[in-house]
Amino acid sequence: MDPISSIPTVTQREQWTVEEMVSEIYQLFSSVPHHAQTIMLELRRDQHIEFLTRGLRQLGPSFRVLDANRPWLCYWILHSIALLGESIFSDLENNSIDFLNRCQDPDGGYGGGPGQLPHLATTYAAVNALMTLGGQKALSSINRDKMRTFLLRMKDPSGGFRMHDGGEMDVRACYTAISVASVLNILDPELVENVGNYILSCQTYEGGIAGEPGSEAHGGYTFCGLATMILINESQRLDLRSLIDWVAFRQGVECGFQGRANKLVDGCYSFWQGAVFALIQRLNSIIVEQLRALDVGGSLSWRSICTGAASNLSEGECGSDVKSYQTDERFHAKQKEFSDIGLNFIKIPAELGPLFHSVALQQYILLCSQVQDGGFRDKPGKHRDYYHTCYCLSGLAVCQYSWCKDADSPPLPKAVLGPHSNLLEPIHPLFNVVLHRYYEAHNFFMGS
Ligand SMILES: CC(C)=CCC/C(C)=C/CC/C(C)=C/COP(=O)(O)OP(=O)(O)O
Ligand SMILES: [Zn+2]
Repeated sequence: MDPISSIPTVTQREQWTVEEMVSEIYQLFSSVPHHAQTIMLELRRDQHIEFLTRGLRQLGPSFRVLDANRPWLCYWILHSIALLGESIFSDLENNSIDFLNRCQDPDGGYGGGPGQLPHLATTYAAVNALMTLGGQKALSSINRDKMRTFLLRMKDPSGGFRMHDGGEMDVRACYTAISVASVLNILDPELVENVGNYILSCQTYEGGIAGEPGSEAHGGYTFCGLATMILINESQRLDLRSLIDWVAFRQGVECGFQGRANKLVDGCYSFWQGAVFALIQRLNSIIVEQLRALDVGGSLSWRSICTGAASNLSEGECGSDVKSYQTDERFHAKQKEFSDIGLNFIKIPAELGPLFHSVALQQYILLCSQVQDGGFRDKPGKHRDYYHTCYCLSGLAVCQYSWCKDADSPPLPKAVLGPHSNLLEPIHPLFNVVLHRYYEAHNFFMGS
């Protein structure tokens, strides 16, 4: 008999608030004996794999649901399987590579399906999916020269990127473009020009980062903005103190994260907000420097320090005069520096512990977001889907490794909630791919 069926389930009611649902789940949890608690906290590996594999098989030619999102579905499913430490059958692997290749535009980038216009979001998803598959066939299928042309075409003179030809410009577009360029080793000063200025203009008075200037700070964009700034070596230009303040207050009494102030918690923010902490943990030296500058500045705000005495922080360093020095040694030196940022970043020891309650977040993911039949959801009462499965598992991995100083070392048992079999593969928090596949892609593209 499946042991989970011996656990009492939460009674269904007509009108539930999230707080009521979650508090009922926690009450139920605390009222059962220890062995039953362990069962409730177990990661339902077999059920997740079954749900994920079924989804991958359905992505065949007859699949029409979310037709403009198929590279995303590939990435969400393949990354979830990789996080669980499983591999897929070679027919599914070959089909996925062939399918993604058919989404590749002859002029660079990937569309939402074969023959569709290339889009930065599906380009990021396709590249991450191929990185997650790994191996010569998957990695060499990406046309890097054409990709660079596509990324430059999406670039706006203001520094931002557009999601597609004539499309919207936002922080997501900057992140997807810069992330792809970084892993493919095609990031250069021309792509980076003014990106930092654009992201900086999206950091709000609250401390988090908005999708575009003047909008509200949000976890999804805060992750994208911070990761972009790190990848272009300009994270020191953000006000990290207020960013940390903002993100630290996003963990709710339900133990999960909300995406923005006064909104409900949602399992997917376990990654978008959780990974912001994973990035911050490796920015210790910059944070210390910023705090010292604030201390010296007395009542001065970070922005006034940034635009005044501390303006030697790399503002405009790679911004101005890019074209005139493209043939110059400095251009190539900068290009070389960009290619190492992702790798160097993950090698920095995490001097800071996690600045959120990592065990409480695991509790929310396992008890409230996990669906017993496989897959994860936003919150109790919602349906499971592949997006939430990917980002709940990614957030769970962030939590489990959040006390590891060294990204490659296994976590202490007390950092992993539930049985130790819950342990997932570690990820690279700048790209959200499993770490060993990132290393493989980095080596592959360094040599090309
Ligand atoms: C790489 C990539 C494509 C990143 C995307 C990042 C991301 C998740 C952005 C969030 C977008 C957004 C404003 C959602 C709000 O939705 P809502 O109002 O339904 O949700 P809320 O109530 O939780 O804010
Ligand atoms: Zn969500």
